[in-house]
Amino acid sequence: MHIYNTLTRRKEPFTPLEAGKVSMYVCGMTVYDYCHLGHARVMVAFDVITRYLRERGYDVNYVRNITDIDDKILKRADENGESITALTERMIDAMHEDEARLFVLPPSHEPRATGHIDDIVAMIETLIEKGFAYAADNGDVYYRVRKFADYGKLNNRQLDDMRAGSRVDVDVHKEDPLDFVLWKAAKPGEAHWASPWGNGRPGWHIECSAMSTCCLGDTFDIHGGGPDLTFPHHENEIAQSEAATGKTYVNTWMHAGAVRVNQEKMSKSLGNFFTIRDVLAEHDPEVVRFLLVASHYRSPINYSVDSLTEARKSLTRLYTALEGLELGAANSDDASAYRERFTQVMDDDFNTPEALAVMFELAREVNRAKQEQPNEAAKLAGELKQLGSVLGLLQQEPQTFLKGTQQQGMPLSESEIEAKIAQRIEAKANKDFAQADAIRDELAALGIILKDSREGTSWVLEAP
Ligand SMILES: Nc1ncnc2c1ncn2[C@@H]1O[C@H](COP(=O)(O)OP(=O)(O)OP(=O)(O)O)[C@@H](O)[C@H]1O
Ligand SMILES: [Zn+2]
Repeated sequence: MHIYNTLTRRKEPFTPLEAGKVSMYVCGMTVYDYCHLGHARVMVAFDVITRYLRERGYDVNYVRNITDIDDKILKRADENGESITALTERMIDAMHEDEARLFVLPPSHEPRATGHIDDIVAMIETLIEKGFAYAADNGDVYYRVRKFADYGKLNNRQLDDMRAGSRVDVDVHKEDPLDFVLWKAAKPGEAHWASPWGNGRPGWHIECSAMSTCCLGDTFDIHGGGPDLTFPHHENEIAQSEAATGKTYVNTWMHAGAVRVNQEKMSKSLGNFFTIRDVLAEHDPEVVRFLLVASHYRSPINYSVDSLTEARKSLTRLYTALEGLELGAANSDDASAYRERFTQVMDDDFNTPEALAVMFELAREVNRAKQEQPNEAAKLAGELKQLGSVLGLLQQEPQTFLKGTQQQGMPLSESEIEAKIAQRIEAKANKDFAQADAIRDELAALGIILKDSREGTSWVLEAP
């Protein structure tokens, strides 16, 4: 198996530290708002990776943290007039609901920053003892970036370029503008924990170093996250952990590609985001998942309603192949050839678009066999469904999916159509034929065709 490693910038053979086991940490959500499709991408990408590693026989310990204390959380709780815990609990519940609807399996562990303050404080103390951190006179603690010789290795950057090129904050309390905060002193009235440096709260980067080490040990196999985390977040995690332990922090760094809207990263700060729940109010969750799985995890995805329509068509083709068959045990020779190719492409850095291409070929084969060899068709379809489960797809009853998306494709709900028909009947009764025709034309323009008969008026959707 080969995985692309952001650190070495190439695909490498994957060998876990301990045979048969994989330890993986992924940076999770800062829980101050509902998750959007960018977050869904990270959830789904690492869900597929976990499912596939398990399929390959690995015992995967998948840890994804929750950042439940942060400036954005304090600000939002204050604006809403609710407590920090009320806000974060609400958003964590919503995140779990969204994930379940997208067929994302829960991670093995979901540590929360507020549950690991002791570990965070202990790691900061170690960094101070080793000379990699210092307490400033305002109660903040900073990491001394220049002291860590490897700083920049993940992003292939030199310290002096960073200084010239980026807007690093000039802060009178820092020895060097490049230094970043490990512990923030609390302002009066702010949420805080006691520490050797006074009341305060942890910085974001140290949370991940402390929680990953605590759950997975000093060195672990895979560290993942979204595209924007390589710098500075993951660079800082490396600096903190390797300085504290003196060991390699992570062997393989994996980063998912961005979800974009009109070529810009979908983000809360830009305001160009679609929450998962809003999208799922109008689209089948499996269609949304299909859209995310259909691109390689490292490629960017441009989100649009058209891309969802395409995803719905593709998924409909797969479900149509499964429809009407008693799925057999997948042990035919023909089926195993497909499984082999599926494994080959997934072994190559989790190439899901190629894996889906294999599944589409298999679906065509099922359709060909349906008429003449129903038993063979059932076996092949059984294999198709099993391959689908590795990607978290095709686990609904075909009928349920096919019926559901038909209705989702409808421009009006059934009751809205019935209401229009009632208005038209009333117009006719009043001899207002122009109005009656206008209603009929209005529906026809939406692809809803009315049929008048002696029994009354019925409607059908125009064939696509
Ligand atoms: N548009 C996106 N595409 C892919 N991944 C994203 C996108 N936006 C956020 N992520 C990822 O989601 C995870 C959770 O991030 P976090 O909760 O910190 O969101 P965020 O970066 O504050 O979101 P935003 O960018 O909307 O402000 C991170 O791994 C982050 O990289
Ligand atoms: Zn992190």
